[in-house]
Amino acid sequence: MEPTTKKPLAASNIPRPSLLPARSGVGKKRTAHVAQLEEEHVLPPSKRAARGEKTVTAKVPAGKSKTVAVKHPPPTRNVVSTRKQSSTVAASGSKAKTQTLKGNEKRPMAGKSSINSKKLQSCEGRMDVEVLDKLEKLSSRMSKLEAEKAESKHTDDMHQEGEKFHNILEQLSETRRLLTESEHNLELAKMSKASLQRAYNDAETNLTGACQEISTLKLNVSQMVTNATVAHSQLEAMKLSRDKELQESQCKSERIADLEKEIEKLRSSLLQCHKEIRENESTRRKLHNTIQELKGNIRVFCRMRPLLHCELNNSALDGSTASTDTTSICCTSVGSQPVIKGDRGSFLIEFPDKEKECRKISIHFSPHKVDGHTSKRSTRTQQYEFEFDRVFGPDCSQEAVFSEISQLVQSALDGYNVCIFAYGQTGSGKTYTMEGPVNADEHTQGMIPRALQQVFTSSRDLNEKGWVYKMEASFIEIYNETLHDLLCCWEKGPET
Ligand SMILES: Nc1ncnc2c1ncn2[C@@H]1O[C@H](COP(=O)(O)OP(=O)(O)OP(=O)(O)O)[C@@H](O)[C@H]1O
Repeated sequence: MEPTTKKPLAASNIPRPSLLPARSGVGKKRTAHVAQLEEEHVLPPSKRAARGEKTVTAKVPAGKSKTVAVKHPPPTRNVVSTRKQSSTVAASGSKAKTQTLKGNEKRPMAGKSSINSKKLQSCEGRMDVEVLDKLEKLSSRMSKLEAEKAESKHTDDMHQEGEKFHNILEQLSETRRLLTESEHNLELAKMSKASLQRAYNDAETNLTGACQEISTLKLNVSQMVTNATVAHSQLEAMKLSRDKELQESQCKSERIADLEKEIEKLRSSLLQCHKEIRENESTRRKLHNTIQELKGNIRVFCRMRPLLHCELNNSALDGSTASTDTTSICCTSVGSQPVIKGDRGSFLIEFPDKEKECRKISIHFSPHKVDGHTSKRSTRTQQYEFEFDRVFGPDCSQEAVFSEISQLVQSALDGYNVCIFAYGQTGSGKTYTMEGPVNADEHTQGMIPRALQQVFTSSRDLNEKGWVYKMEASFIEIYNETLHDLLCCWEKGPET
């Protein structure tokens, strides 16, 4: 067992307290004794002291060790009392020794032991004296040691207190270091807490926004759910409607199939009809041409225009006359019959077959008798009758005139050459008949626009029947026996 040594200080800068004096030589000596004693005994010295026991090991020459238990009094007892006690102990120890020695030997016979016992008693008396001397020396030495121990006890206590204080200072220094670290950690924790607080505030703001957004989204979702419900109901209704329409469509498909069969039949019959129509058309053309030929390839129509307002005003209203280059005439009417009065007599124009064929015109001329300065109606009337292919009176409309012209237009559409021209004196109504008045409408338009309408309308109808038409037009005027192309450029002047 090593002697007790001081532990080195953890912090060398910590001053040693003044309560810890340097170890004296006595203290070191005592410590060596105590250490030796503690090394020789099993129990620690403090416990043995508490029990009042002290164990001493003595070396014997034979190399054997003998252990003797010694009860010694406290250090304050005097030597006498110590010796008594030691004697008592030695006596008891002698008995114990004797018993121990006898324990290792054979027990002698009872009859032969009287001489031997005397020798033994004398020998034991010498050994007891020696032992007692040794014990007395040991006891005195123990007393000194106890005194030294008592003196060094206070120093040890102070040393222990110093060590405790040193340990406390070390703990305090460690605590300060830990406190500094804790403060540093606290600062870091505060900074972390501040950043966490900012993050928490940001997160809270974001959470508030997210909550608002969630509420908005919830409203939208509810609205969408409502819309979806409505759409679903509409979809269901549409499905029902679709199923119904599918059934109807199926019925219609069947009906369409039947109709297609009928259409196919009708197509074949239509083709047959078209064929018949073309044949009939050819027949009609031939018959129409025959009729036109029978009517005459050259036909002359006579149209008498009504009296103009100026001509009527010159008649019977004021008795005045209208002068011309050749004669002075006065126009009036008898019913619907125009009466033309001139210097030589009066003309009464009649239409004798007006209610039938309208082919005749009759002119009654009554010449005047020249008697001095007065003129009187002649009693002898001259009658002139003319017959045309058709006569149109003053009350005939443009439509009535075109009813005859249209047959010739149809001949032109059938492929025959047709020429229609107007002939008459100035102011007789050629332009009116052929073109119409200046502001013509559908009732008053003349023969040319009506013929063109018939040409294009009939060509469209006949196109559907398989006929193809190619149109060419020219506009020519005959003036003073000279041909003038009215569609030609007039900058070059009229060409012959
Ligand atoms: N059927 C009619 N009904 C009513 N007015 C007519 C009719 N025919 C001709 N007139 C009128 O008579 C006048 C002369 O007619 P128009 O100009 O057609 O004669 P014209 O023969 O063409 O003369 P010109 O040879 O000088 O050109 C015009 O004012 C016209 O409006």
